[in-house]
Amino acid sequence: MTLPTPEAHLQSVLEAVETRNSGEAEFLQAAREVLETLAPVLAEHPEFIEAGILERLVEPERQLIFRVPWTDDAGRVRVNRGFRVQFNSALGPYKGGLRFHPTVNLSVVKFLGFEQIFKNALTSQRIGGGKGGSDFDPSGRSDAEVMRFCQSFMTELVHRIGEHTDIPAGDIGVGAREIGYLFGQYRRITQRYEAGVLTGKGVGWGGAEVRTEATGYGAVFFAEEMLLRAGEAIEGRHAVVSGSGNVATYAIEKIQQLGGRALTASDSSGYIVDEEGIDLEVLKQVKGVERARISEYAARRPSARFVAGGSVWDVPAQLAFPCATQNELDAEAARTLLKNGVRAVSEGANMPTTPEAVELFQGAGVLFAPGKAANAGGVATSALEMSQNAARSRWDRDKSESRLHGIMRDVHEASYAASERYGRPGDYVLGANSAAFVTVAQAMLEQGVI
Ligand SMILES: NC(=O)c1ccc[n+]([C@@H]2O[C@H](COP(=O)([O-])OP(=O)(O)OC[C@H]3O[C@@H](n4cnc5c(N)ncnc54)[C@H](O)[C@@H]3O)[C@@H](O)[C@H]2O)c1
Repeated sequence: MTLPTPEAHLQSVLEAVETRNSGEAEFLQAAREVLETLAPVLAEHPEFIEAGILERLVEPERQLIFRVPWTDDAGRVRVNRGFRVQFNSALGPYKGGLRFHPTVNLSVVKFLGFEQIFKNALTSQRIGGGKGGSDFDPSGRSDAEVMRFCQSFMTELVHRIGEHTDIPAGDIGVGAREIGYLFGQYRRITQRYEAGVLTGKGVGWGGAEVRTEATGYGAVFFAEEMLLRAGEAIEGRHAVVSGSGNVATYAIEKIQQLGGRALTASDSSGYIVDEEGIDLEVLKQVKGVERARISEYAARRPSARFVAGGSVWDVPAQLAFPCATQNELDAEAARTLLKNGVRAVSEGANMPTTPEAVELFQGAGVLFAPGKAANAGGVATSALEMSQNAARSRWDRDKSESRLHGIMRDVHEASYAASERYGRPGDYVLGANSAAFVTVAQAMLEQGVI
């Protein structure tokens, strides 16, 4: 059999993906972004072409869509749509979060699940990739409504997950409260205390120390590694951060612990700038406890102002951490950041930077960390949570954070080494994609055509 060239092979796989998944903009963007970097790996590994690895990798092993009926506080019946995409289990049980947000659809879940395969491979934790969620909007809902929704969601999902099959966790709109309700219903239906079936649990009942902080901390550790390699540091530098949820909050915390100054936070209503640096206590109170709008932060801090609409990327800083949602940092924002002297960008969110913006950063020599590497700290700590559950043990904070730090150093090292090996030193997009792909592809190859 004559094999096609890597370029021709990638082109034909991409065309097939586009035809088969037409209209799924987010998934196609994520697939394109990975495939476009893999020619050098395929040139080194023609056996991956021969075994049809890519054709199999872009097709989820299983996709579930289900009805989620629940009753609101006024007694009205509501119906949402639930999703779980079990993308690839070559390295271990499916692992990936649940997102509850009105923008969730199959394309979004597939893009996140696809990214998750590579991210999880980079952590070296032996977990496969999956993702799920619902178009349910928790904002403005009472705790009782959220609980009823979570119980209904789990009543269906319970049949599809398990500590050896598929282990969901949090994402946008799913935090400790939702994981608690989901776990409670799982335990009730199965009559089993299967702690390792969900991660992000409360630390008092099976959760891991530092899991809450892990994604944000990890994105900052990754930025620190990139800067260190270039002989630079976070200390003394200004940072812009988008979002004000789990990832953004703990990215801000770590930036400040490392001597940087985080100036901004945002939500869908706009952003705040605090020239003295974000006061985390106020931010956590406003967003985490009161679940209020971000403008409330500015109302409580004289050094801060609220900008309705607009973009945090307009604020001058040397470091940028997009930590809200996909495609939130476009070419125009990238140009503004570049004009203002940005030096490093580390993606706390998944695919927050558009392809055009990534190209601009890389073209200008900015250190750019793709989400599948930079935000891998969350899922890595989830895997550590699973290990602790299996061993019925509990690590303290220091051990948990130092393991996270070590994993982020390793993810950085593996990404950088692959960028060198495949001919573009310092291109972390190519490096992360290549290192992860080789790991997954090798496992798929050895497990036969399934
Ligand atoms: N939680 C994790 O462990 C984890 C791990 C890896 C990646 N991520 C990614 O990080 C990002 C943030 O997740 P999170 O866990 O912090 O969620 P969260 O629900 O705690 O916070 C989400 C934040 O993003 C903002 N946001 C969401 N949609 C927005 C929109 N359309 N416009 C403007 N702002 C918007 C929200 O206001 C909020 O501040 C997501 O891309 C998620 O996939 C999360």
